[in-house]
Amino acid sequence: MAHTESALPLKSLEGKVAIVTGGASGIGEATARLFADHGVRAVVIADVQEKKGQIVAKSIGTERCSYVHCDVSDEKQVKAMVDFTVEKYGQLDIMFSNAGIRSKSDQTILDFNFSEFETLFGINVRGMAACVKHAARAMVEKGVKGSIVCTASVVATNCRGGTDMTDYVMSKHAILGLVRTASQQLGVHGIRVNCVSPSAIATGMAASAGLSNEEIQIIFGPFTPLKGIALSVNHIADAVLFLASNNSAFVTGHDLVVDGGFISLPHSIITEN
Ligand SMILES: NC(=O)c1ccc[n+]([C@@H]2O[C@H](COP(=O)([O-])OP(=O)(O)OC[C@H]3O[C@@H](n4cnc5c(N)ncnc54)[C@H](O)[C@@H]3O)[C@@H](O)[C@H]2O)c1
Repeated sequence: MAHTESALPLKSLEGKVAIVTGGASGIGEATARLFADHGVRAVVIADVQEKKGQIVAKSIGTERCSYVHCDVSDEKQVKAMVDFTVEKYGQLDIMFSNAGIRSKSDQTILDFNFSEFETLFGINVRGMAACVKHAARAMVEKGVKGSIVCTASVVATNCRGGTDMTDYVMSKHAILGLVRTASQQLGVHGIRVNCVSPSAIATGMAASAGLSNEEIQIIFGPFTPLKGIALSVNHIADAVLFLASNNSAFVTGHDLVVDGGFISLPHSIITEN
């Protein structure tokens, strides 16, 4: 399934080695496929969904795509996955730290469940930080001026919180801090660190919230100034490709918002539905 609409030249990642966490589904899967379309030498899918990850790796082609079972909340597994990549493919040029989960319940502050908060932060924050840390170490060690991209969200950039999902909103704010701080520290090594912030898209995550693509359009459409187009995972993949490639050679510490001009998240509307 080639994503042919991308505006960037088809060889923009030629020779590069990439890791995509959460690459078995949704935004990660679309990005891994787009990386492959754009000439990546190798892409490693790091995910906990064994079957789906294997299927994606096989369909991209096992000669240049591997699936590695990796729970990003476990730093040892993240280090092992990065080590595997460097050992198998020689170096690491691109880390797309994207794996994440949504809140398990409403998580309003009055009924805040700290066990759920810890699980979510373990993946969305600690996991992303571990991926940035070990990718950066591998790049520094090999003298690679690489690109690290994280997935944040419009809940961190374009709204002032919400009526629910407190832990998820907090976690995405933390990613902005991670990206800004890491970009300051890693610039000396020529390593760039950026993030993308999507608004709502129908992925596995949205499905777990019981939302179909049509329902997302009905809920978010009125709050999205840009009309005549619906956000898809391919739009996010295009933004990640730009940040991963040399087309963004002087861009670091940036949050690339992909939301059609979205102004505010209608959390209360989601809760009511
Ligand atoms: N879908 C949206 O509306 C939306 C909006 C803004 C931001 N995001 C962010 O996009 C990212 C990708 O989500 P998506 O929408 O593609 O959802 P998705 O559920 O389709 O994909 C997430 C992937 O992460 C993997 N994953 C979950 N826990 C993991 C762990 N501990 N270790 C490794 N992999 C793990 C899942 O197996 C899955 O393949 C997330 O960080 C999410 O917060 C999504």
